[in-house]
Amino acid sequence: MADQNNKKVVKVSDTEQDVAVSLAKYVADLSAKFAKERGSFTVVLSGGYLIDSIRKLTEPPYVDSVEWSKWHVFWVDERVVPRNHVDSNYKLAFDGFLSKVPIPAGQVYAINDALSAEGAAEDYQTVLKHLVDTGVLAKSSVTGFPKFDLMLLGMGPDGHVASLFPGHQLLEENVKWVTHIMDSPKLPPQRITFTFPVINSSAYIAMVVCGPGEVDAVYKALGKTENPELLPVQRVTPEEELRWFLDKVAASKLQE
Ligand SMILES: O=C(O)[C@H](O)[C@@H](O)[C@H](O)[C@H](O)COP(=O)(O)O
Repeated sequence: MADQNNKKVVKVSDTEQDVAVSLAKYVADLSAKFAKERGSFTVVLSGGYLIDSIRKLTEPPYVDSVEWSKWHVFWVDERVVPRNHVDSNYKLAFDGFLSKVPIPAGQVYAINDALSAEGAAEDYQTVLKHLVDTGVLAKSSVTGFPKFDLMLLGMGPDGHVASLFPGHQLLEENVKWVTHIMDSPKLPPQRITFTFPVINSSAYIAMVVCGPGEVDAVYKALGKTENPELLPVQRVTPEEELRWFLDKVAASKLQE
C-alpha cells in the first residue's frame, strides 16, 4: 500500500522476524544513501520494543557492510533516570544495539542524566543546535527545525509516540525542539522528548509495531475509521516518507 500524497507506506510482513529483516534492509539502504549524499547519517532511536526490532543490523551482512563511522545516534525520548538504570532508553539501546556495532562513541548523543528533566531537555536542545551549526545535522528548509535523516519509532497501545501522549498539552508544543514531561502516563513519569515540529521535520520515519498490544491503535491510525480526536501517531508526517512496519498480528484488524 502506498500513498504518494502524504508519503505514507504500510508494509505488512508475515512474522515479527520478517519485520526485523525488512527493517534492517531499509535502515541499511538509507544509511548508504545519506552517507553518500551528506557524509553522515543521523539516526534517532526510541525505547520500548524498537531496539529489539533492529537486531538484524548487528548481524552479517549488515554488521560488516554498513558504514557505521558515518552514524550519529540520538534519542527521540528518554526517561529521567541514571544511564545504567533498567528504565534507561540509553541502556536499552547500548545493551541491545550500540555495544554490538562500531559507531564512534563521540557520535552517540545520550541525554545528560546528571540534570533535572527541564535541564536535560534544554541541554539536549543546545547539543542539537550545535550539531546543526556544524552541519552534522541538517536543517529543514521548510520548517527551520533540525532535519534528522531517519527516526525509528515505536507506538504505544494508546497511540503515543516518543513521550507525546493523547490529550497532553505537549502535543501542541511548536517552539521548543526538545521538552520535558513530569506526568507521563507510561512510567517512569519524568521524561524528555522531541516535539512534533522536530519529529515532522525529519526526512524518513519508520514506525515499527508488532504483536497484539497495539492492534486497536493500528486500526484507529490506519483503518477506515473516523476518530473524533487524532491519536498522536496520526500527527506524524515526515518530509520524505513515513513507512509503517507491521507484522500480521498488529495489522489483523486492518485485514478483516
Ligand atoms: O521511552 C519509551 O517508553 C519509549 O521510547 C516509547 O516512546 C516507545 O517508543 C513507545 O512507548 C512504544 O513502546 P513499545 O515499543 O514498548 O510498545
